[in-house]
Amino acid sequence: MNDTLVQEKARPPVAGDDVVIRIEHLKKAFGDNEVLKDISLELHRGENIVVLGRSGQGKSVTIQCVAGLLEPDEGNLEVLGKEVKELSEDELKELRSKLGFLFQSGALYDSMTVRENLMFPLTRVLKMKDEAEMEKWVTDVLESVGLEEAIDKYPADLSGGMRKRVGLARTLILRPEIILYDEPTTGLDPITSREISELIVKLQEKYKTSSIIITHDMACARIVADRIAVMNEGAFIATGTYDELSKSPDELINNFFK
Ligand SMILES: Nc1ncnc2c1ncn2[C@@H]1O[C@H](COP(=O)(O)OP(=O)(O)OP(=O)(O)O)[C@@H](O)[C@H]1O
Repeated sequence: MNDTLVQEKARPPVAGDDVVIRIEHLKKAFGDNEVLKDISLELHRGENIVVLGRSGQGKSVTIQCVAGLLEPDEGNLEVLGKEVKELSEDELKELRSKLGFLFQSGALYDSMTVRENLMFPLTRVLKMKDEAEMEKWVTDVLESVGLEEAIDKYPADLSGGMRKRVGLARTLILRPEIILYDEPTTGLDPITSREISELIVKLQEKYKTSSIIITHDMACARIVADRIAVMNEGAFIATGTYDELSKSPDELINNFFK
């Protein structure tokens, strides 16, 4: 195993005003459960932000708001330069097509082969019809995730790590500008988990995507994060690089790095 691969990402955060997601003072409650109290965050083009936080703090709710799956109660949410609450249904649909999601529950269709699982979004979302063109997109994306040989297999015949790779391929095949990951390495052994984390970085570089990644896996955070944002009780309490936050004197923050 190459040791340089497990070191903290060396690339600096992307500077400048090229913000692809701007979250300002977002609030979201479910009944009297105030989950998001005051969420503000900026994701820059080409950047990977990892969101850390104990269970139940509102991490998933935050990215579900960004994904348009939940509607915030208050605050501003700008994605790719568009204020989400001002968009019509059609504009929202158009914007969502530029976002990719890799949720924990993003299971593959068991009754379909890998090829069919990957063709499905092409026909359904992109309305593609040309079989030869679709086959090319499928083989290209499988090559990117290192799984060309699995094209005719069913999900049940694949390991957990391979299924994650196919899930990633399915997200990437729609060529999103932004990818939202909810615990991409959950359920994987440490070695496979590291392979998936390294793949996330490789794919981000290849496809020039920007990402928000929720994870409890600190090894993953170390590999993928340009910046880490720590969430506690519905607000971000700190942002910084892995290195900066691991030296934080604040026990709440420091505890994640022990
Ligand atoms: N659709 C919903 N309806 C009602 N309550 C919800 C809904 N989604 C989330 N919640 C509540 O919001 C709170 C935050 O949940 P969320 O899933 O965002 O936490 P999290 O920080 O992602 O936790 P974990 O690390 O365990 O995934 C929880 O109290 C949860 O019960």
